[in-house]
Amino acid sequence: MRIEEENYLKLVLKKAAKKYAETVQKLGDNAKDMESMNDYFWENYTEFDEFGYEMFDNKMALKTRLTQQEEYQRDRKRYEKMMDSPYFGRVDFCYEGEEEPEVYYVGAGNLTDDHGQRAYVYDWRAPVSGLFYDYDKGQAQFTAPMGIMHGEITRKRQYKIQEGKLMFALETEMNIDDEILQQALSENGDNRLKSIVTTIQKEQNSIIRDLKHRILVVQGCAGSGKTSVALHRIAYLLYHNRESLNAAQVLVLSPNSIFGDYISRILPELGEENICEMTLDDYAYRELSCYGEALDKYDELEAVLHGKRPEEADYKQSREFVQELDLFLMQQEWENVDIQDFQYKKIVCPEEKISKFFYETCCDVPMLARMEKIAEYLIDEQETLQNRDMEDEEKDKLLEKMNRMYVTRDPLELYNRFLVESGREEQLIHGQEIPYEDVYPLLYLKYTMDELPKRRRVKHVVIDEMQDYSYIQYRILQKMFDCPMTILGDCKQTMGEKQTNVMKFLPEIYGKEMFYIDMKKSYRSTCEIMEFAEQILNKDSDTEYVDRHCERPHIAQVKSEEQMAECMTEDLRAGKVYRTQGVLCLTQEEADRFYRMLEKSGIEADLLTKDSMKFHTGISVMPFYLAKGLEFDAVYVPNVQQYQSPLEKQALYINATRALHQLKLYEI
Ligand SMILES: Nc1ncnc2c1ncn2[C@@H]1O[C@H](COP(=O)(O)OP(=O)(O)OP(=O)(O)O)[C@@H](O)[C@H]1O
Repeated sequence: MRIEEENYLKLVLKKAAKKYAETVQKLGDNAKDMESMNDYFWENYTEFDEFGYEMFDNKMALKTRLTQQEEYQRDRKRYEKMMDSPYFGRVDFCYEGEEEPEVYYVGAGNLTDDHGQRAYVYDWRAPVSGLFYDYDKGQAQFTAPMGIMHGEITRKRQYKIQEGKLMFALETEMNIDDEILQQALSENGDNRLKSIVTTIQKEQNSIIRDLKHRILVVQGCAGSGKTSVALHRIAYLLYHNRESLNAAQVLVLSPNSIFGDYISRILPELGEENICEMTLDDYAYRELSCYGEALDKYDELEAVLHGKRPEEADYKQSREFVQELDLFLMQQEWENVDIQDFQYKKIVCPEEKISKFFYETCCDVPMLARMEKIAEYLIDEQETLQNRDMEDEEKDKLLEKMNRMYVTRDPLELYNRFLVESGREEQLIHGQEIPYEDVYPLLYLKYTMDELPKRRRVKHVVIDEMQDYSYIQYRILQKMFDCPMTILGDCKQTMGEKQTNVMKFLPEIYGKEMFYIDMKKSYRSTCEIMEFAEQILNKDSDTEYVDRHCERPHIAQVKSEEQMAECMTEDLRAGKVYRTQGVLCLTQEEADRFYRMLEKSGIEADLLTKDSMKFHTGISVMPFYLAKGLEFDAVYVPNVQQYQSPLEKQALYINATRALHQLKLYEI
């Protein structure tokens, strides 16, 4: 087997090197062509035709070349990687009715001969590559463009190829579990999440390749690979829908900027461009910036952790509160308008006609957009009558007069009216900080009252940490995006007093379009760490672990915080072998304190706050809520005695499950 495999590797490496050289050549030629096109443009542009046709043609030609150049650059990177490690798996598949099996090598990208007749390596996202992830030896099938292909897998192999050398080739009976997975998981982590193409598991593969469901909701225990799966799914969708989907059209809603940085490597590693990433809070602040600054969820969380819980914070995000708001908005259809006979120059429209338009013809249009619709109708009528277009300035004046029939068009004023009418005393004031609990109700009111342009540019949305979004936020997201979504999270990692089960309200919002999957196997941490973490929540758990072990998490007893910092200093020094170590605290204040103490004892660390943008290797100190989604080779948690309330226990669970190989805790 070894010689056969070595020979095939040699052949593939030769082909990859040839492709690489050709691509470098093409890149150079194309660059030269672009240069001469540029020269031609500057030498001749004064003589181009007056209508701009030649100018346009020139620009288009240059744009095409630029796109081609980007493509060549991507290809070059791909072939370069292939010269290092061209594939990682092989399946021999005997099609039904055939005698000899076809051999398929699976790698991070395609490698074909010049005419595309022979494929030396198949991209992991190709239909046939599904066989590698989904089946053991024996009967199998895959969906090809011409239909379902039945047959039998007669052989399956896994490889490790590094710097063009075959490190090992393994004949596997079983699915990709066991040795290679174990080895991948026991490696030290990094400051960026990495690609898992070589060891994608069957249940993960079914999520990555799901094309049937518009709204895919994945509940998965800590470390089950949700974020990894979501990003591989995007790579898969980009590969299969090249014509209709590009990376700029995919949006990831992430919990914070550090997380955005943490996930930024996977897609480029898979040969795709990076996607847009932002937090919903950032979006909301931008939308409400005309009213002033707003507090964010971390401000609110810190207040809760310091025992200063805003009384109605949770209620104002709930279904019941949305119902209150909806009822108020319905009443405003009468109370917020004063419909009268209308006249603008020669255009007249009696009150009854406007009322009929407002309450019958346009009843499906959001309230604040209705007068505009009526104005459009009147303008249309006038233009037909006079057989000429109305000036834009005139149109604006007419609309402005029409809009005067609203009592107010300002969402903040209406929201304040709602607060008063519903017996609440507080009011929001223009220019003053908006409390976090009012940010989304105000945005909901704004989006319900006025027409909201759907973000058609966004064609797929990924929502990570789904449990941290409230009912009202999902209702807003539904109004904002009309595209497929992948929604992932873990109810045990809720940043609130109660665990959020989004399944209590998502079916109501998305109906039959939604499909729910539960991932129960955890890959990140060792069995000892996961068992310890599960005990924190005192709940029956059906989580399965990969059979990987480490020392039992140890709780060191100390007399004071100073002694705790001393102990931690020693542990951090002993943990130098690790690439990432995290000191994970309950609050920012505690993180600041420990950072200072560690600094004093000569430990070099990064202190992360909610405004941090980057996550580095080495030692990081941060509150638990910023560590969400991240992972560290070793985790140290000070003051475990303070984790008592349900929220604090969930915080400790989050901290504990960030650890890959070692978890240490300290208690006074
Ligand atoms: N099939 C796999 N092969 C190798 N590693 C995997 C696999 N699945 C997950 N992992 C690893 O497990 C770790 C956890 O993955 P990921 O962060 O995607 O999980 P998660 O479910 O989003 O975690 P959490 O909810 O706890 O933040 C990562 O290091 C990832 O590389």
